[in-house]
Amino acid sequence: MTAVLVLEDGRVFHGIPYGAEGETFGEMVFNTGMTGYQETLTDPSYHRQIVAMTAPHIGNTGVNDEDPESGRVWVAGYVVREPARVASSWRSTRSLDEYLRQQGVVGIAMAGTRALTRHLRERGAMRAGVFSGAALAPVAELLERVLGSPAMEGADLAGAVTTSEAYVVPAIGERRFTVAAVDLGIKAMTPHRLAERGCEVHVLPASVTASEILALGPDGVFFSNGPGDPATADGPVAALRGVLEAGVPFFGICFGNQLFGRALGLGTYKLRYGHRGVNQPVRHRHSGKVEISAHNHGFAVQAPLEGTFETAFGPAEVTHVNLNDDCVEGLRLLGRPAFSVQYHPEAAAGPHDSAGLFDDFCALMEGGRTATGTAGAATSTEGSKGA
Ligand SMILES: NC(=O)CC[C@H](N)C(=O)O
Repeated sequence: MTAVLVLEDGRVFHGIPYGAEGETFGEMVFNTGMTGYQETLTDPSYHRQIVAMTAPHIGNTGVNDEDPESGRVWVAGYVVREPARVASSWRSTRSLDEYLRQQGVVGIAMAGTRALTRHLRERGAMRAGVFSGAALAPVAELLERVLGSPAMEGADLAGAVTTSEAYVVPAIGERRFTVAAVDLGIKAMTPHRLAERGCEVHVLPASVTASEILALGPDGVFFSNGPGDPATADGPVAALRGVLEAGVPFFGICFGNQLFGRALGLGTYKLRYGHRGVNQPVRHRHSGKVEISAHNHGFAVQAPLEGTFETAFGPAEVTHVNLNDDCVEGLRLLGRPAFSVQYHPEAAAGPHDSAGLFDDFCALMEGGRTATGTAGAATSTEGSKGA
């Protein structure tokens, strides 16, 4: 039994099938997390990406019913070095191999995940295909199929992953705030983190307009993570501008940070190979504090790292910077209660250093009630307070 991974630049890796057999296409990326493969597989932001895990053993703890971030596996394909032969966890209900087969996810187990990662670091993320079983053919033919598949740049994918109907995640304990959360590919842990803080979360489809959001009378608005190229998401950016004009407190994560950047008039660009893992160091500019954080992004916002800059909503600044490559990891408006981060304070999977950002959002909503518009703008300057 063989499986083949073909990259668009002609590099080929051989291995054995893992999960379903067949063929699949997507952007080839790597994830450096030593833990959290279930959260990775079910994160809608990985839609149309083939994910290689740099951790050499995958599947050790099997698959449980508690950790998924959505109702299905979203990765387009899965590349591992050595699948665990035994799933060992009291929570496990089935093996990862079985789960991937059930979900129809084509994967490959191969010795070369390290060589693949080094290749992507040098050449950048690129299109790829995984082939096994009846899909096998001469490599030249497989390469043709890869070259015929769509690229990630210019891909508008929020519509493919968003909820079709609005739904409510009730507050845990006493209800303190109503949050309108725009689902651009939302991970289940995010509304949960808000609910834990007394937020009733109204999760809304990606096509929602500003007036529909504001009609709910929310205390705050949240824009989620999600797949695809932020440069294509004109509809959600227009909705966000309407929210910012109304002065309602705003918080965005990942894709939400990129759309906040766009709403402020900034551009976005594609990183060479992106950040995907649970160990990325992010520095808060004013306090100098470093958070170790979970990441999954291939695009970033272009903004001045020093000082402030003018926007249609007043002055703004970069709040957080990545220590590995100096890319923008957080933004905020100075005169309005609105901020966002490029990384994942919901920490599924990942360290909890940034959990305080949800408290910062709650503080903005608290302030937003007493002095509409500009209230609370100063509360978020110290960065997250830690879990
Ligand atoms: N996790 C996310 O929200 C990813 C955002 C965007 N699709 C990117 O790759 O940068």
